[in-house]
Amino acid sequence: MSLPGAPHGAARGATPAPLWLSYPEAFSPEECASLIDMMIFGAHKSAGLVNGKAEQSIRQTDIHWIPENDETSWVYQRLAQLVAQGNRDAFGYTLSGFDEDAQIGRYQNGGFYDWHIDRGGRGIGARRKLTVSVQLSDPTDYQGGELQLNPDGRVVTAETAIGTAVVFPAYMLHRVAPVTQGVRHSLVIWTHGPDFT
Ligand SMILES: O=C(O)CCC(=O)C(=O)O
Ligand SMILES: [Fe+2]
Repeated sequence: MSLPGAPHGAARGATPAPLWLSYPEAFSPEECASLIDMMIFGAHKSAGLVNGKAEQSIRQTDIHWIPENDETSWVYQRLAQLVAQGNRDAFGYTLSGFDEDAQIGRYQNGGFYDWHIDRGGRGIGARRKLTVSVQLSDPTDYQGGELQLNPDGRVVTAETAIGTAVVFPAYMLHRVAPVTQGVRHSLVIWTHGPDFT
């Protein structure tokens, strides 16, 4: 995959390295549609949190885990390229790989994910270092549903264009605003590794 151009949408100028990154057209609209199909044809369940406990007051999403197999290996390859690029462009973390499957989330009928971080206190959640979120839906398909980050006390809204991949540290506060109309899908994966030192 060729990643078009320099990352943009990230913090510019004032900081030496961007705190988060945005890669437009990381997935084509056709690829996004086929990912959404995987969710429609696969079983999905209502999503819980890092520790697996369902917390409907924090999150209302349907999720579908994507097991790695012959049909899905292209998804993992693309995500691995994105993580490698992001890590080169901004983070320089020591990463060991994907220890959890990718997931597709569906937000509709007020669905949301309130402010949270993806890094957990223990277990596999404590090994999450980078989050990648890909916008799978066309922004005209829904209202609300913005992915917002709070990298430094100021809230920024991620690009909503279909296929955009946003890469940020798993300790960074972020949320998905309530979807007030239509349906928003996203593809999320975490990259794991040893503790930040
Ligand atoms: O849907 C998104 O863009 C992000 C979802 C999220 O924050 C998560 O799954 O942890
Ligand atoms: Fe998250």
